[in-house]
Amino acid sequence: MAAAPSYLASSPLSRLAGPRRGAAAAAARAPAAAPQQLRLGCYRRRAQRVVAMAGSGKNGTKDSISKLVSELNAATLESDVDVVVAPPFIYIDQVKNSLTNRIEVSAQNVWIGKGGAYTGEISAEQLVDIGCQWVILGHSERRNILGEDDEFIGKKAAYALSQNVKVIACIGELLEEREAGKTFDVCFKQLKAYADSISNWTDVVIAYEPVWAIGTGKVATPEQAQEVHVAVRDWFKTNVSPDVASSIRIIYGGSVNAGNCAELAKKEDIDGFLVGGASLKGPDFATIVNSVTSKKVAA
Ligand SMILES: O=C(CO)COP(=O)(O)O
Repeated sequence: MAAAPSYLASSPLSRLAGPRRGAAAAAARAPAAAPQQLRLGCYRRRAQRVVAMAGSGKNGTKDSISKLVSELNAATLESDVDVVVAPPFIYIDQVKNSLTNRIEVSAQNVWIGKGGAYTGEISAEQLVDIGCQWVILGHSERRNILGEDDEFIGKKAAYALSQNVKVIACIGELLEEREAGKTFDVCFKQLKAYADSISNWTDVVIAYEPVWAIGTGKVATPEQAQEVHVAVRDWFKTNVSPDVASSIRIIYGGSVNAGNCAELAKKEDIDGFLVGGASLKGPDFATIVNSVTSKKVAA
């Protein structure tokens, strides 16, 4: 098993797992006491022509999570949409014990290898033990605030998959990278690092999240998102296999809300969403989930 990279092991941040909105701004602020936020997820089961979704929410507390779980339990969710919620580690048990089985549960991070003496870390084995089926990896906040690099993230993904934990693998460019015309280069480099470690893509969902759109209210246009999703699919065709290219789910994240989800969901290669702020309200999250149903996409 790979050891923790020195930059992570020696950093006080290695004990934090606290993503905040707006990676660049948060990086400048030193995320000393950043609490984890509740995240939800969704994606389309592409092979079956169905849709699933992912979303997230604001800082969780026992009370706010209890309210959100009640709203989700009461929501009518299209049956062809797989729905995943990703609470902070410390609330996973509460969510597992109160949320309908209709919705699966994800962690926001996991240790890179087999569990051991890595104080503050949570292993894939522990996620399995607690019934957590998914993990989000490579989120821009973990890359840009916590300093996780492509290789480290790819290895985490491979180990989680080896333990039957499904992976939402995030990619996405910074604003300056987009402005410099490097969007595809950045995304392809991040994809290659996943591909260097992953051999079976069945349980992987790719989440394209342009960093400039996360928590900013500045959503990518459907055309901007679709352009990258198509490029990602082409990348898989060339570098992995045509089968994986056509079956892998590619979801979009970054300021998705109940008002803009329908237009995004119409795009052929947008298979669902990774939602942050808008998933704080159960009814809004349900609207986003139901926007990616194959019935509406087909309409
Ligand atoms: O980072 C995100 C989901 O993980 C996206 O957050 P927002 O939907 O708040 O932009």
